[in-house]
Formats: sequence, structure tokens, C-alpha cells
Amino acid sequence: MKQQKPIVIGITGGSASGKTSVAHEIFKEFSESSSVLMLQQDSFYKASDLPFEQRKLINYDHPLAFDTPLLVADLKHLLAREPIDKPVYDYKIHNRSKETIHVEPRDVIILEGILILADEELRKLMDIKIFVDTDDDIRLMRRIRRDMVERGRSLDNIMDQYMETVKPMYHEFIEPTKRYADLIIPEGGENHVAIDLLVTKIKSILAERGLA
Ligand SMILES: Nc1ncnc2c1ncn2[C@@H]1O[C@H](COP(=O)(O)OP(=O)(O)O)[C@@H](O)[C@H]1O
Ligand SMILES: Nc1ccn([C@@H]2O[C@H](COP(=O)(O)O)[C@@H](O)[C@H]2O)c(=O)n1
Repeated sequence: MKQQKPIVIGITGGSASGKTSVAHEIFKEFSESSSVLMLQQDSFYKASDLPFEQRKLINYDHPLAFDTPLLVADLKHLLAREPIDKPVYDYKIHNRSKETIHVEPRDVIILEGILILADEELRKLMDIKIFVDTDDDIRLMRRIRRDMVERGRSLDNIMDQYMETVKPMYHEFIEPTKRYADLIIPEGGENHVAIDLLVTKIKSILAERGLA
């Protein structure tokens, strides 16, 4: 018997808005059935041959920084119930690492990233589109803490990058995609009402498709 199409949930929002936290909260609800997989747009940053000092200067908040055709192709494989070898991105070296991760298809695919709603082909593959809406100042504070601890950045570097690319690109490319969202979640992972509503909706789609 032909298997039903998996459900794709797209979660976007500015950097450090809480996209990953929302994705994890949803994931936790389905952890026992192992029917959910998470895919990060960041895994699909383009690989680069430039030296490190030049890679540091790339605008990572522009749509062209991503290998979107590869992301679309991989998502289509997962929707066709075929496995993929997902690229791995290393923020510390500003490049793709040599490893890949083998990912088996699942019933629910949570795709999260800053620019996933900026691409029409990607949008068309999504069943539910979410925008996590968190104020710029809160996102900047979260990003400073996270990038210093987890991504090997200095305070000066984080602030320069924020003013030069992160903030202007957010307003030019990311914030305008809010209009494509089915649901706007203020503040992200702590919004338990929104997470509960989403989990209920995902379960009802799974039941409709005979995947529950
Ligand atoms: N509600 C919150 N309160 C405090 N810190 C948070 C909250 N949500 C996320 N964070 C922290 O902010 C950083 C970015 O969160 P994350 O969910 O990874 O955002 P994104 O995926 O949008 O970049 C992480 O270090 C996370 O622990
Ligand atoms: N080499 C890189 C690649 C990306 N970034 C930043 O990551 C942000 C997206 O990830 P979030 O988890 O914050 O959504 C994006 O704003 C890029 O600026 C980077 O700093 N270096």
C-alpha cells in the first residue's frame, strides 16, 4: 500500500527568536512514537573555498548564502519517503564540515531556519508555516550569549555582524515573510498555548492521513 505524504511544518523567525526551541518542544511531544525529524536550513549553508578570513565576512543572512536547490531536493526525497545524507554546518569555521548525517524519512518533518519562507518552492512543500516573533533587542541579547558560548565568537564580532548584516537582512528579507505564516508565535518556546495548539493540529493531520 502506498504510504501517505509526510507533514512538513516550517518554523521561521529572526536569528535567536526561538525557532529551535519551538521545534524541540514539538519534537518532545512525539518522541515516543519517533515519527518526527528536524531539519535545519543552516545545514544547507553553501560550502566555500575562500580562506577563513574571507569566509568570516560573508553575509550569512542573505538568501544567496544558502544552497536552496539542495534543501528543496532533500526535502522532496524525504517527502517521497527516501533517506538523505544531510550536510553538517560548522559555525566555528564558517563552512560545511566533511561529515554528513544519514536521515531516514519520518511522518512529520520540522524544517526551521531564518529564510525558509523566502523561497516559493519551499513554501509550497509546507503544510503549516510558523513565524516566531521576538523583539530585536531580546534576539540580540540571546544571540550574544549563544554565539560567545556555542559559536566561538567575540562580543565585538557579534555586534559588528549584527549591525552590518544580521539586522538589515532581517528587515529586508526575513520579517517580510511573516505574511506567509499561518501562525505567528510571540516569544517562541515558552509559549505553551501556541505549542499545544500546534501539537493538536499536527496530530489531527496525522489522523486524517492515516498516520496516527
Ligand atoms: N524564552 C527564552 N528565554 C531565554 N532564552 C531563550 C529563550 N528561548 C530561547 N532562548 C535561548 O536563545 C538562544 C536562541 O534560541 P533558539 O531557540 O536556538 O533560537 P533560533 O533557533 O531562532 O536561533 C538559545 O541560546 C536559547 O537557549
Ligand atoms: N558562518 C555563519 C553562518 C551563519 N551565521 C548566522 O546564523 C544565523 C542563523 O542561525 P540561527 O540559529 O540564529 O537562526 C544567521 O543570522 C547568521 O548570521 C553566522 O553567524 N555564521
